[in-house]
Amino acid sequence: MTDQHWFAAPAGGEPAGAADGPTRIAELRGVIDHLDQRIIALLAERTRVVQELTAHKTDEATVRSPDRVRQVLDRVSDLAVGNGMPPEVAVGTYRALIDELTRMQLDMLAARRAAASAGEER
Ligand SMILES: C=C(O[C@@H]1C=C(C(=O)O)C=C[C@H]1O)C(=O)O
Repeated sequence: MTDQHWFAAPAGGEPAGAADGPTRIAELRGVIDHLDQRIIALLAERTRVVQELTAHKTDEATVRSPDRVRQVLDRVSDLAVGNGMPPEVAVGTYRALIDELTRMQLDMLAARRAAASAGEER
């Protein structure tokens, strides 16, 4: 990576020394808890869209769609840079997310196939 530094103090933050270390840590953990609440709500929404999209997939290759995965990861990397965040953190997070969502999609596909073949046997 370049000498770009991602960890500069955000502008407008608490002046140094305004709260002691433990107090500030507790405050910032509260901020993180609130952000996690919003992040999970958005991830739940994203997951629902993936589930709806999966209903239209009929094979494993379409579930995996590696070209689309690359496109999403490239886009997320660019968005991270644009938002002043280390792109490795965003890409690593999305890799894990997409791995899990791919597993979820494969399970959905298998369940649909099992239900279809059980229906055929009747
Ligand atoms: C959602 C899709 O399927 C999978 C999940 C993706 C994601 O979470 O962004 C991307 C590619 C696929 O592995 C898709 O095909 O767009």
